[in-house]
Amino acid sequence: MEAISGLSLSSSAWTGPVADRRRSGGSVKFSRVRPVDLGGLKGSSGSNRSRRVELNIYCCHSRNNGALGQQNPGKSKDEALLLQSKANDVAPYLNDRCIYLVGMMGSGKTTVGTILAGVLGYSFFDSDKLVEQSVGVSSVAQIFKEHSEAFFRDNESKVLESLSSMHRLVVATGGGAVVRPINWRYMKQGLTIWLDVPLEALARRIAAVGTASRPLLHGESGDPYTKAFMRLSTLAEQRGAAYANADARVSLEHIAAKQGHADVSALTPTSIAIESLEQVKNFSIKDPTVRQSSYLKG
Ligand SMILES: Nc1ncnc2c1ncn2[C@@H]1O[C@H](COP(=O)(O)OP(=O)(O)OP(=O)(O)O)[C@@H](O)[C@H]1O
Ligand SMILES: O=C(O)C1=C[C@@H](O)[C@@H](O)[C@H](O)C1
Repeated sequence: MEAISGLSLSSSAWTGPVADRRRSGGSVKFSRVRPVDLGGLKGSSGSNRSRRVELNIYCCHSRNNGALGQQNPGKSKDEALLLQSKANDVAPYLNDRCIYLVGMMGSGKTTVGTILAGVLGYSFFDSDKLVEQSVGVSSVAQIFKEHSEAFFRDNESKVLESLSSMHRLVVATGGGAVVRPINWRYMKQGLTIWLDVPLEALARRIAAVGTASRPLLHGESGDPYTKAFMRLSTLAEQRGAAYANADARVSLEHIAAKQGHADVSALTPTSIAIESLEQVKNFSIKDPTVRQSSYLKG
């Protein structure tokens, strides 16, 4: 007999309607109950019994992007207005579909995702955090250590499958979610955006915060920047083609060139969010039948 799993998410960042939403206390809950194979997920209590996996994620994001306004308030205000106007423009094309951000670790999926969620009135979720919660382990690094990468990937797929039936979410996916074809089947229920960031910029960002939370960067020797750069280069080589399956590509180098900057570090997260919306619109205009990608046909 198949086990029954319910995915229940609650978010303090709730800003708009989602299928099956329910209000509960101060937070908003939405849940789905449908048959999936729970494998090794927490909550299992025997193969023939109904089991429920609870995922409670509290995410917070501000409608007024904190990255704005600190250096150049005038420019920030213009950017914020442009962002909102782009969001209003793109919303009909999205038609409540979820947005999945894909990209290497450190590419800004969380940073840009929270901005997009705020401006679209969507809720934001981080799939790594949902996996941590479903497994009942406090960090991805710990899951890799106590179980294995394969165990993490299996649970990541289950989380993405559960999310695939929902609406009005922005999801920051794990950096490696793109490697499993089945995950694309789930993510293509919504719209996928690849944040394409030069490796040097990724390595700089990661070196600044350390690699402790990123198990795939453990084990290299050298200074933090070089360690991150070397490992990221290998991963990028392995995954380049997989990221390119995304419906929309947001190249930071391209935005920097358009804005006349020599370095992508000059770009604000808001300007990246604006370009993301622009690319979503371009994609939707060119190919409104989102689910007909060549990847899915294969
Ligand atoms: N446009 C940007 N400019 C400078 N720093 C940024 C930018 N976007 C994100 N960062 C910084 O880079 C780091 C990684 O960002 P973020 O957590 O958003 O990436 P991510 O893709 O969600 O990472 P992961 O996949 O590892 O969870 C953070 O320290 C964040 O502040
Ligand atoms: O790039 C990757 O493979 C990963 C990125 C993180 O988001 C986590 O999903 C995990 O550390 C693996």
